[in-house]
Order: sequence, then structure tokens, then C-alpha cells
Amino acid sequence: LTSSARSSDELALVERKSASYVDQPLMPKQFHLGMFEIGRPLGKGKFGRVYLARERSSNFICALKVLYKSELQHGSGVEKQVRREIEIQSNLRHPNILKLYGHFHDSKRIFLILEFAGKGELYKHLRRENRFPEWKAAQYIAQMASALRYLHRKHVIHRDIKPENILMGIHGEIKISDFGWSVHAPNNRRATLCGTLDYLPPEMIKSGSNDKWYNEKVDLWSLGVLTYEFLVGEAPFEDTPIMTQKRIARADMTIPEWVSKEAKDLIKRLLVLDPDKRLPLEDVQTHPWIIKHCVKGERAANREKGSCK
Ligand SMILES: CCc1cccc(CC)c1NC(=O)n1cc2c(c1)/C(=N\C(=O)c1ccc(N3CCN(C)CC3)cc1)N=N2
Repeated sequence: LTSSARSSDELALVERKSASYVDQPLMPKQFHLGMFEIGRPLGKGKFGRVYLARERSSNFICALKVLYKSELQHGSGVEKQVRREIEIQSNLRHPNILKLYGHFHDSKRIFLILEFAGKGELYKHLRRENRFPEWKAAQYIAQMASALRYLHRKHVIHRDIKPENILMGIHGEIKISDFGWSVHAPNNRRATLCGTLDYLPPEMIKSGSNDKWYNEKVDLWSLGVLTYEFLVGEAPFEDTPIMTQKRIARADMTIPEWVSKEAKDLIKRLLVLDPDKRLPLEDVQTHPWIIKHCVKGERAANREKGSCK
């Protein structure tokens, strides 16, 4: 891992081997850094860095995310927020949600033991391919809808769906991977507008009663923006910050004519100003555009085993 640059298929082998412990990975409740052999850096974000790692006793491959307490602005609530989001993420188990197996900390750092997503960041794949073919976009949106249905059933609203927060597993399945989640109960987290505005729904752009911010329908809007960006290669309201806000508030977007009519229909049913009129997730999963690309004809019978789950 450290010296030998394992090839990804060798890693996949190790992962599959270690997957045999998949139901009780990393059992001990108390973790510490010495339990892990640290591999190559996988990426870094605003607050942290993530490394490939292997838990020594089980050979379990994982990703170790390191957050520096000093960077979490002591006591400003960000550290508490990370703690609360760890609480949420630890209790989630879904094939399209990145697992958090555990966490520990030392005097300076917080360590998160995360599932290893072998194919990295989805947005890099999107930028490299410019845009996804309709069959691939439909499979990703079906997986997102399945993950969001699971989250909403647990009263977790993501509120930060965007390509930068999605990773890809070794089998090409996508995994929502971000701690920006909040429970449905209103929390005092201000929408940090430092990120992109592109994915914000109109109810979060407009001032006025922000109780609508805690309605899970905000994720439906973002799913519509994600669908558009997968197919077109850029976000529907991409513009200067001022113009983006104006266009979001009016749902002012144009869908290129080369996008199929079924895909256009789904985008239009999600990018609706009135949150209550957005297409519910169960109807996204059975939408003609999803069905067309996700269910293999001869296996229509066992529909749920389609490649979109
Ligand atoms: C600290 C980094 C960070 C900040 C903010 C948000 C996020 C979630 C997206 C993260 N990442 C995070 O938490 N991550 C949790 C993770 C994770 C990131 C990860 N894998 C990778 O980052 C990765 C990157 C490139 C890669 N290769 C690229 C080249 N290819 C030829 C072969 C494959 C393969 C895997 N697995 N669990």
C-alpha cells in the first residue's frame, strides 16, 4: 500500500477479499491511528484530506479522512456540526451512500473511517466525458433517487446534492459522500453560499420564511439540476452569481433540443418553483426515462434487480 503502488484491480481483489467481513467490518468500537496502515492520499477538500488505508488486523480497505480541529474554527459550531453529521452518517446503510464505519480523534485531528470508493470523484468523470450518455445519466439518477428515498424515510434531508459530493465505487455505482446533511429538524446552519449557487432551490434563494429550507423537497430540485448537468455538461442556471439567483427564482432555463423528450419531461417535473408540485421520488424511479434505460427488457419481471436499484 505505502511503497508498492497497488493497481486498482489488485485493490479490488483485496477489497473483495476483505468484503467477506463486510457485515462486521472494523468491529472494535475504539479505534486509533496505529490500527491503520496509511496509503496514498486520495484527495483533499476545504476542511480535510483523505487517504487510502488498511485496518491491520482485518486487512479491511477503507478511506481515512483527516480533519484538523484548528481548521474547524474552534467552538464556532462547525466542530459540533461535524459531530452531529457523524452521528447521522454512522446510522445509514445504503449501497449509494458512502458508509462511515467509525471515527476517533487525537489532540489535533478528527479521523473518519469511511468506505473506500474505488473510482473516485464523479465530477471528474463528468468533466472528462463532458456529459454522460442518456443511459448512464439515467442509471445514476435512479441510484440517487433510491438513496434520497432512503434518506427521506429517515427524515434526513441532504440539501447539498451536486456532482462534487458524489463518489464512484469500483463497479461504477455512485455514492453520496458528504457531511453537509442536516436532520429534518430546523438546525441553525446557515446556507454557506461560499459554494456554488447552481444547485440551490428557489425557496433557499428567496428570503422570507426559511422553514421551507427543511422540507425534503429541496432535494428534488437539486436532483433536477443534477439530471440536467449530467446530460448537458453544465448546470441549467449557470451564469453570473446575480443572474443565477434571478434565473433560479424564475426557473428560467432552456433544455437543448437534442435532449430526449423523456429526459426533458423529468427535468421539467423536478425544476418546479412550488416544492409541493415537484415529482415525488417514487415517481422519479418509475418515470419512462428511467424505466427505458434501467430495466433490461427480458428481466422486466424482477424489476427491482435492474441495474439501477
Ligand atoms: C477530503 C476529501 C473530501 C472533501 C470534501 C468532500 C469529499 C467527498 C466527495 C471528500 N472526499 C472524501 O470524503 N472521500 C471519501 C472517500 C474518498 C474520498 C474515496 N476515494 C477517492 O477519493 C478516490 C479518488 C481518486 C481515485 N482514483 C483516481 C484516478 N483513477 C485512475 C483511479 C481512481 C480513487 C478514489 N473513497 N472514500
